[in-house]
Amino acid sequence: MISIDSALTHTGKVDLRNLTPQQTALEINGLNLHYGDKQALFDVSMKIPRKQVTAFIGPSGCGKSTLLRCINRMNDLVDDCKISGEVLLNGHNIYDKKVDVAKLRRNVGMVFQRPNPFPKSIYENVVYGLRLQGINNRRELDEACERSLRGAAIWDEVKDRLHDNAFGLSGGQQQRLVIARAIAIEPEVLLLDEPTSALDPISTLTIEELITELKSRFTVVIVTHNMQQAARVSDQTAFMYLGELIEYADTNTIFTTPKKSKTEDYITGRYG
Ligand SMILES: Nc1ncnc2c1ncn2[C@@H]1O[C@H](COP(=O)(O)OP(=O)(O)OP(=O)(O)O)[C@@H](O)[C@H]1O
Repeated sequence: MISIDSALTHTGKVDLRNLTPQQTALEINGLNLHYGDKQALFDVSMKIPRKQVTAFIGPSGCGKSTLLRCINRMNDLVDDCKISGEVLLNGHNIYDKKVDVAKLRRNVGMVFQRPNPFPKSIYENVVYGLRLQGINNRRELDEACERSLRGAAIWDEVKDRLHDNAFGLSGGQQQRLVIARAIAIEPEVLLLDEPTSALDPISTLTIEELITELKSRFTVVIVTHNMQQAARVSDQTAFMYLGELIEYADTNTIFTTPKKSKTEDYITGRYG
Protein backbone atom coordinates (compact mmCIF):
# COMPACT_ATOMS: atom_id res chain seq x y z
CA MET A 1 0.00 0.00 0.00
CA ILE A 2 1.23 3.54 -0.57
CA SER A 3 1.78 5.48 2.59
CA ILE A 4 -1.17 7.79 2.57
CA ASP A 5 -2.97 6.38 5.60
CA SER A 6 -1.88 9.40 7.60
CA ALA A 7 -3.80 11.59 5.19
CA LEU A 8 -7.08 9.87 6.04
CA THR A 9 -8.47 12.51 8.32
CA HIS A 10 -12.19 12.38 7.62
CA THR A 11 -14.61 10.56 9.84
CA GLY A 12 -18.03 11.09 8.27
CA LYS A 13 -18.63 7.49 7.22
CA VAL A 14 -21.99 6.52 5.81
CA ASP A 15 -23.19 3.09 4.80
CA LEU A 16 -23.12 3.46 1.01
CA ARG A 17 -25.23 0.32 0.48
CA ASN A 18 -27.99 1.48 2.78
CA LEU A 19 -28.28 5.20 2.18
CA THR A 20 -31.72 6.56 2.94
CA PRO A 21 -33.35 8.80 0.32
CA GLN A 22 -32.63 11.74 2.62
CA GLN A 23 -28.93 10.93 2.72
CA THR A 24 -28.78 10.45 -1.05
CA ALA A 25 -28.06 13.48 -3.22
CA LEU A 26 -27.47 11.58 -6.44
CA GLU A 27 -28.29 8.10 -7.64
CA ILE A 28 -26.83 6.81 -10.89
CA ASN A 29 -28.54 3.73 -12.32
CA GLY A 30 -27.28 1.61 -15.21
CA LEU A 31 -25.56 4.51 -16.95
CA ASN A 32 -24.06 3.78 -20.36
CA LEU A 33 -22.49 6.42 -22.56
CA HIS A 34 -21.23 6.27 -26.14
CA TYR A 35 -19.20 8.88 -28.00
CA GLY A 36 -20.13 7.82 -31.54
CA ASP A 37 -19.22 4.12 -31.76
CA LYS A 38 -16.98 4.22 -28.73
CA GLN A 39 -18.49 3.26 -25.41
CA ALA A 40 -16.99 5.33 -22.58
CA LEU A 41 -19.19 4.27 -19.63
CA PHE A 42 -20.48 0.76 -18.96
CA ASP A 43 -23.48 0.22 -16.72
CA VAL A 44 -22.37 2.55 -13.93
CA SER A 45 -24.55 2.52 -10.80
CA MET A 46 -23.81 4.30 -7.55
CA LYS A 47 -25.32 6.51 -4.88
CA ILE A 48 -23.62 9.73 -3.89
CA PRO A 49 -24.31 10.92 -0.35
CA ARG A 50 -25.46 14.42 0.42
CA LYS A 51 -23.01 16.93 1.92
CA GLN A 52 -20.01 14.72 1.60
CA VAL A 53 -17.04 14.67 -0.75
CA THR A 54 -17.00 11.86 -3.29
CA ALA A 55 -13.90 11.34 -5.43
CA PHE A 56 -13.65 9.64 -8.83
CA ILE A 57 -10.19 8.19 -9.43
CA GLY A 58 -8.63 5.96 -12.08
CA PRO A 59 -6.13 6.00 -14.91
CA SER A 60 -6.28 8.48 -17.75
CA GLY A 61 -9.17 7.85 -20.11
CA CYS A 62 -11.13 5.61 -17.70
CA GLY A 63 -14.20 7.85 -17.86
CA LYS A 64 -13.96 9.94 -14.68
CA SER A 65 -14.67 13.27 -16.35
CA THR A 66 -17.31 11.72 -18.59
CA LEU A 67 -19.16 10.41 -15.54
CA LEU A 68 -18.82 13.77 -13.78
CA ARG A 69 -20.17 15.60 -16.83
CA CYS A 70 -23.22 13.32 -16.87
CA ILE A 71 -24.24 14.81 -13.51
CA ASN A 72 -25.03 18.23 -14.98
CA ARG A 73 -25.66 17.09 -18.55
CA MET A 74 -22.54 18.74 -19.93
CA ASN A 75 -22.23 15.78 -22.30
CA ASP A 76 -25.40 17.01 -24.01
CA LEU A 77 -23.12 19.57 -25.65
CA VAL A 78 -21.03 16.83 -27.29
CA ASP A 79 -22.20 15.81 -30.79
CA ASP A 80 -22.86 12.15 -31.24
CA CYS A 81 -22.97 11.42 -27.51
CA LYS A 82 -25.62 8.88 -26.48
CA ILE A 83 -26.60 8.18 -22.92
CA SER A 84 -28.87 5.54 -21.43
CA GLY A 85 -29.72 4.89 -17.83
CA GLU A 86 -30.63 7.34 -15.12
CA VAL A 87 -29.08 10.05 -12.98
CA LEU A 88 -31.44 10.96 -10.15
CA LEU A 89 -30.97 14.21 -8.26
CA ASN A 90 -33.08 14.16 -5.12
CA GLY A 91 -34.97 11.24 -6.65
CA HIS A 92 -35.75 12.93 -10.01
CA ASN A 93 -34.16 11.83 -13.26
CA ILE A 94 -32.16 14.74 -14.68
CA TYR A 95 -32.44 13.14 -18.15
CA ASP A 96 -36.21 13.36 -18.08
CA LYS A 97 -37.49 15.29 -21.12
CA LYS A 98 -39.25 17.81 -18.88
CA VAL A 99 -36.05 18.88 -17.14
CA ASP A 100 -34.93 22.49 -17.67
CA VAL A 101 -31.21 21.98 -18.30
CA ALA A 102 -30.26 25.61 -17.51
CA LYS A 103 -31.97 25.28 -14.13
CA LEU A 104 -30.27 21.93 -13.54
CA ARG A 105 -26.85 23.50 -14.19
CA ARG A 106 -27.63 26.27 -11.71
CA ASN A 107 -28.32 23.59 -9.14
CA VAL A 108 -25.29 21.50 -10.10
CA GLY A 109 -22.34 23.87 -10.48
CA MET A 110 -19.07 22.92 -12.11
CA VAL A 111 -15.46 24.00 -11.74
CA PHE A 112 -12.91 22.97 -14.35
CA GLN A 113 -9.24 22.09 -14.41
CA ARG A 114 -8.08 25.53 -15.56
CA PRO A 115 -9.45 28.55 -13.75
CA ASN A 116 -11.79 30.34 -16.16
CA PRO A 117 -12.72 33.74 -14.74
CA PHE A 118 -14.53 36.10 -17.09
CA PRO A 119 -12.68 39.21 -18.30
CA LYS A 120 -14.47 41.30 -15.71
CA SER A 121 -13.88 42.59 -12.21
CA ILE A 122 -13.64 40.22 -9.26
CA TYR A 123 -17.00 41.54 -8.07
CA GLU A 124 -18.74 41.07 -11.42
CA ASN A 125 -17.36 37.54 -11.72
CA VAL A 126 -18.92 36.55 -8.40
CA VAL A 127 -22.32 38.14 -8.99
CA TYR A 128 -22.52 37.06 -12.64
CA GLY A 129 -25.02 34.24 -12.05
CA LEU A 130 -27.16 36.42 -9.82
CA ARG A 131 -27.35 39.14 -12.46
CA LEU A 132 -28.38 36.47 -14.98
CA GLN A 133 -31.24 35.65 -12.62
CA GLY A 134 -32.29 39.31 -12.80
CA ILE A 135 -30.96 40.33 -9.39
CA ASN A 136 -29.59 43.88 -9.57
CA ASN A 137 -30.17 45.19 -6.06
CA ARG A 138 -26.81 46.55 -4.97
CA ARG A 139 -27.08 45.51 -1.34
CA GLU A 140 -28.16 41.99 -2.24
CA LEU A 141 -25.29 41.66 -4.70
CA ASP A 142 -22.77 43.11 -2.24
CA GLU A 143 -23.87 40.65 0.44
CA ALA A 144 -23.79 37.69 -1.93
CA CYS A 145 -20.35 38.76 -3.18
CA GLU A 146 -18.88 38.90 0.31
CA ARG A 147 -20.60 35.70 1.44
CA SER A 148 -19.38 33.78 -1.61
CA LEU A 149 -15.82 35.10 -1.46
CA ARG A 150 -15.68 34.23 2.25
CA GLY A 151 -17.15 30.79 1.43
CA ALA A 152 -14.37 30.28 -1.10
CA ALA A 153 -11.69 31.39 1.39
CA ILE A 154 -10.51 34.34 -0.69
CA TRP A 155 -12.31 37.34 0.84
CA ASP A 156 -9.36 38.64 2.84
CA GLU A 157 -7.11 38.56 -0.20
CA VAL A 158 -9.44 40.50 -2.50
CA LYS A 159 -11.73 42.63 -0.34
CA ASP A 160 -9.74 45.79 -1.11
CA ARG A 161 -9.70 45.25 -4.86
CA LEU A 162 -13.11 43.92 -5.73
CA HIS A 163 -13.31 46.13 -8.79
CA ASP A 164 -9.96 45.11 -10.23
CA ASN A 165 -9.86 42.74 -13.18
CA ALA A 166 -9.97 39.08 -12.15
CA PHE A 167 -7.08 38.31 -14.52
CA GLY A 168 -4.77 40.11 -12.06
CA LEU A 169 -5.19 37.27 -9.56
CA SER A 170 -2.82 34.31 -9.29
CA GLY A 171 -3.94 30.93 -10.68
CA GLY A 172 -4.84 29.64 -7.23
CA GLN A 173 -6.79 32.80 -6.43
CA GLN A 174 -8.56 32.61 -9.77
CA GLN A 175 -9.63 29.06 -9.01
CA ARG A 176 -11.05 30.12 -5.63
CA LEU A 177 -12.78 33.04 -7.38
CA VAL A 178 -14.36 30.59 -9.81
CA ILE A 179 -15.52 28.50 -6.84
CA ALA A 180 -16.98 31.70 -5.31
CA ARG A 181 -18.81 32.33 -8.59
CA ALA A 182 -20.15 28.78 -8.56
CA ILE A 183 -21.40 28.94 -4.97
CA ALA A 184 -22.87 32.47 -5.27
CA ILE A 185 -26.02 31.00 -6.81
CA GLU A 186 -26.29 28.42 -4.01
CA PRO A 187 -26.19 25.16 -5.97
CA GLU A 188 -26.84 21.89 -4.17
CA VAL A 189 -24.04 20.02 -5.87
CA LEU A 190 -20.55 21.17 -6.86
CA LEU A 191 -18.66 19.20 -9.49
CA LEU A 192 -14.90 19.74 -9.46
CA ASP A 193 -13.01 18.39 -12.48
CA GLU A 194 -9.33 18.17 -11.47
CA PRO A 195 -9.59 21.59 -9.80
CA THR A 196 -5.96 21.74 -8.69
CA SER A 197 -4.09 20.10 -11.53
CA ALA A 198 -2.97 23.47 -12.93
CA LEU A 199 -1.96 24.86 -9.52
CA ASP A 200 1.18 24.98 -7.40
CA PRO A 201 1.37 22.87 -4.19
CA ILE A 202 0.46 25.72 -1.81
CA SER A 203 -2.59 26.77 -3.84
CA THR A 204 -3.51 23.10 -4.06
CA LEU A 205 -3.45 22.77 -0.30
CA THR A 206 -5.60 25.89 0.10
CA ILE A 207 -8.19 24.49 -2.32
CA GLU A 208 -8.12 21.12 -0.55
CA GLU A 209 -8.84 22.81 2.78
CA LEU A 210 -11.61 24.74 1.09
CA ILE A 211 -13.18 21.55 -0.31
CA THR A 212 -13.36 20.14 3.20
CA GLU A 213 -15.21 23.29 4.33
CA LEU A 214 -17.53 23.31 1.33
CA LYS A 215 -19.06 19.97 2.23
CA SER A 216 -20.89 21.49 5.19
CA ARG A 217 -23.05 23.29 2.60
CA PHE A 218 -22.76 21.35 -0.64
CA THR A 219 -22.52 17.85 -2.02
CA VAL A 220 -19.09 17.79 -3.64
CA VAL A 221 -17.96 15.40 -6.39
CA ILE A 222 -14.32 15.66 -7.43
CA VAL A 223 -12.35 14.06 -10.24
CA THR A 224 -8.69 13.81 -9.42
CA HIS A 225 -5.58 12.19 -10.83
CA ASN A 226 -3.95 12.63 -7.50
CA MET A 227 -4.58 9.73 -5.15
CA GLN A 228 -3.18 11.54 -2.13
CA GLN A 229 -5.65 14.30 -2.83
CA ALA A 230 -8.55 11.85 -2.99
CA ALA A 231 -7.36 10.36 0.31
CA ARG A 232 -7.05 13.79 1.91
CA VAL A 233 -10.33 15.36 0.85
CA SER A 234 -12.90 12.68 0.12
CA ASP A 235 -15.27 10.67 2.26
CA GLN A 236 -15.84 8.02 -0.40
CA THR A 237 -13.92 7.08 -3.48
CA ALA A 238 -15.01 5.49 -6.73
CA PHE A 239 -12.28 3.70 -8.68
CA MET A 240 -12.94 3.49 -12.42
CA TYR A 241 -11.17 1.49 -15.09
CA LEU A 242 -11.92 1.40 -18.83
CA GLY A 243 -15.34 2.97 -18.35
CA GLU A 244 -16.45 0.66 -15.55
CA LEU A 245 -16.94 1.45 -11.91
CA ILE A 246 -14.70 -1.19 -10.38
CA GLU A 247 -15.02 -0.38 -6.70
CA TYR A 248 -16.80 2.22 -4.64
CA ALA A 249 -16.44 2.48 -0.90
CA ASP A 250 -15.45 4.79 1.89
CA THR A 251 -12.08 6.33 1.14
CA ASN A 252 -10.32 4.61 4.00
CA THR A 253 -11.36 1.18 2.70
CA ILE A 254 -10.37 1.95 -0.89
CA PHE A 255 -6.89 3.03 0.14
CA THR A 256 -6.18 0.50 2.87
CA THR A 257 -8.20 -2.65 2.20
CA PRO A 258 -9.57 -2.55 -1.34
CA LYS A 259 -11.56 -5.64 -2.29
CA LYS A 260 -10.72 -5.75 -6.00
CA SER A 261 -7.25 -6.55 -7.27
CA LYS A 262 -7.53 -3.86 -10.00
CA THR A 263 -8.09 -1.22 -7.32
CA GLU A 264 -5.16 -2.46 -5.30
CA ASP A 265 -2.91 -2.53 -8.36
CA TYR A 266 -3.85 1.05 -9.14
CA ILE A 267 -3.43 2.51 -5.68
CA THR A 268 -0.14 0.72 -5.20
CA GLY A 269 1.09 2.25 -8.43
CA ARG A 270 1.31 -0.91 -10.53
CA TYR A 271 -0.30 0.99 -13.37
CA GLY A 272 -1.54 4.49 -13.82
N1 LIG B 1 -15.88 14.59 -26.52
C1 LIG B 1 -15.41 13.37 -26.71
N2 LIG B 1 -15.54 12.76 -27.88
C2 LIG B 1 -15.09 11.51 -28.10
N3 LIG B 1 -14.47 10.76 -27.15
C3 LIG B 1 -14.31 11.31 -25.94
C4 LIG B 1 -14.77 12.64 -25.65
N4 LIG B 1 -14.47 12.91 -24.35
C5 LIG B 1 -13.86 11.81 -23.87
N5 LIG B 1 -13.77 10.85 -24.81
C6 LIG B 1 -13.19 9.51 -24.65
O1 LIG B 1 -13.90 8.84 -23.61
C7 LIG B 1 -13.01 8.12 -22.77
C8 LIG B 1 -13.12 8.64 -21.35
O2 LIG B 1 -12.59 9.97 -21.31
P1 LIG B 1 -12.62 10.86 -20.00
O3 LIG B 1 -12.10 12.20 -20.36
O4 LIG B 1 -13.94 10.77 -19.37
O5 LIG B 1 -11.58 10.07 -19.08
P2 LIG B 1 -10.83 10.53 -17.78
O6 LIG B 1 -10.76 9.34 -16.91
O7 LIG B 1 -11.46 11.74 -17.21
O8 LIG B 1 -9.39 10.87 -18.37
P3 LIG B 1 -8.30 11.95 -17.93
O9 LIG B 1 -7.90 11.57 -16.55
O10 LIG B 1 -7.19 11.73 -18.93
O11 LIG B 1 -8.94 13.28 -18.04
C9 LIG B 1 -11.62 8.31 -23.36
O12 LIG B 1 -11.34 7.20 -24.18
C10 LIG B 1 -11.74 9.57 -24.18
O13 LIG B 1 -10.88 9.55 -25.28
